[in-house]
Amino acid sequence: MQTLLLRSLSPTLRFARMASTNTSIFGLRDSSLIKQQAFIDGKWLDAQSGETIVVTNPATREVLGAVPEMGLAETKSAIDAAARAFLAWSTTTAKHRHDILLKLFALMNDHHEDLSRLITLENGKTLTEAKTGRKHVQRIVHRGKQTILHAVTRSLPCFLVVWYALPSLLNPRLNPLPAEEAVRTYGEHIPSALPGVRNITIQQPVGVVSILTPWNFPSAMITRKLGAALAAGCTAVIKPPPETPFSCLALVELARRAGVPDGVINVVTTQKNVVAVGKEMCESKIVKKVSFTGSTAVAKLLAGMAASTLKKVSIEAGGNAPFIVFNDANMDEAIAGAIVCKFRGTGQTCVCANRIYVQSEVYAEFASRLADKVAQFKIGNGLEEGITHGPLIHDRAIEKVQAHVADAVELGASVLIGGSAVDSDKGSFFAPTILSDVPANARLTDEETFGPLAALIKFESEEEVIKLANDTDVGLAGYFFSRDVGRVWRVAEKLEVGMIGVNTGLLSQAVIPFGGIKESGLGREGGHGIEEYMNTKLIVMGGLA
Ligand SMILES: O=CCCC(=O)O
Repeated sequence: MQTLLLRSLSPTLRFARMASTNTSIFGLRDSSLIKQQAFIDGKWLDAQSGETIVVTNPATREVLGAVPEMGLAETKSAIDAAARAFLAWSTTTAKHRHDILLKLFALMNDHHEDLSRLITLENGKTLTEAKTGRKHVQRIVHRGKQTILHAVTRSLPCFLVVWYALPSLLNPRLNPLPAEEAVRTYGEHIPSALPGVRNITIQQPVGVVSILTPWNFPSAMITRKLGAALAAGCTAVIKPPPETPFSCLALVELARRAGVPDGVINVVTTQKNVVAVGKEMCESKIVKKVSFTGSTAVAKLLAGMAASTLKKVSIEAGGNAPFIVFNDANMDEAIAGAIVCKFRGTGQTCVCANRIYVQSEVYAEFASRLADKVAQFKIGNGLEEGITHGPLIHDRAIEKVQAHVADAVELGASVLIGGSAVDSDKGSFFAPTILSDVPANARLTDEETFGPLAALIKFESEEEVIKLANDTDVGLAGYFFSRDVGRVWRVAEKLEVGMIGVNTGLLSQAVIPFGGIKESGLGREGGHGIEEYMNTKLIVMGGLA
């Protein structure tokens, strides 16, 4: 009813209506961060058609607001704006861009509460998780570097921005990794094979970049790409997901306040017209790079389109992470690792454990201790105190988890806990679930569940489990727990994935080279991520003899 009412209002009236109720709906301190228009060439705009996309809260099914349903014309205009802006932005100094990123980082920190609240409202994850980008982290790493980094940089999206800006905000003793990516885009001198000749390389920004992001990390997936693009001197057209556009638009508003010039960042919101918009973003000759995070199926389509002009492509696609517990594992660490790895984001991250292989001697203990922990979860609206896990993003996600449970049970698995949707009138909730004795041919062993389903599969030997773990087309992340140093090296080298957690269930940090192999993707983001946004140019200088 509310949805229909919003749709029938003109964009201006709709905006006025929402703005008048923003404080109560969103509870933000700075409600001017709530943008219900797209952003092209420094202007907030409605769609030319006047059509809108309604955005709802998955924890309550309430309408949060609406954003424009843009199409091909607006996408072309955003790409043109980015191309015009590139002329000036690409010639600014790295120091200038670094200073602007630093201002953006400071603004994100100042508005940290509001940005986190927006994530919870549109994505459903708990406020604690929205604030840190992590769930249950304090428990497992509160002694380590990472917690201190969180305290300083507040969240993964903030840290991703500062990673491309200035690390000295972080205590260098605690964060010895080199940062200042914007100002460290060094070239090199290559000793010449010819007399009187010098070989030099320089790094130059690739140009206009298309950025297409998913809903599971409404801010971090944008900063991971946009931070690198801006630092390198590229300009961008972003297509945020229709489920979570408000976090993206709020970040862009902060970037505008930080002094990012008109046209450098453009946002096109779309849902119904996604095919036409995506095609233009990938096929336009003006665009020089596409960066996408999402499903492997869509990644293949986009990469095919980008191939028509041989663009650079970075892809972070689906995973089907194996999580292996050997007999010699530290069981406390393995349980804590499984909780964070499987249930972070209510199981909706591309690096979540999808198949949990447990060696036979410790299988029973692992299963019963994991079930005890999961029984303590409290699912509900992530804004409420005490809630540990939020909803799934929408009902289609619930259907997939349900289908994976039904398939495994039919093949002989048993439900240790959970197993079905709950409170579906209120929101898209699925009970955190553990299945035991899942057969190795269950559908979920071949397909990412993307939900709160821990599937336990028993194995006997190291050889057997490596074979099972690698028996998939994708290879993003993998995890295993063992205290045998020989095994640690053997298994780490043999697992066919881009990232491995050994005795940890949590990999994600701004500084790591994030990415996969096989059908999980191309390129790396975060650490080394800036390289994906730059071209190496060789200059051979003669006549110097
Ligand atoms: O879904 C992608 C995972 C992102 C992360 O863990 O940083």
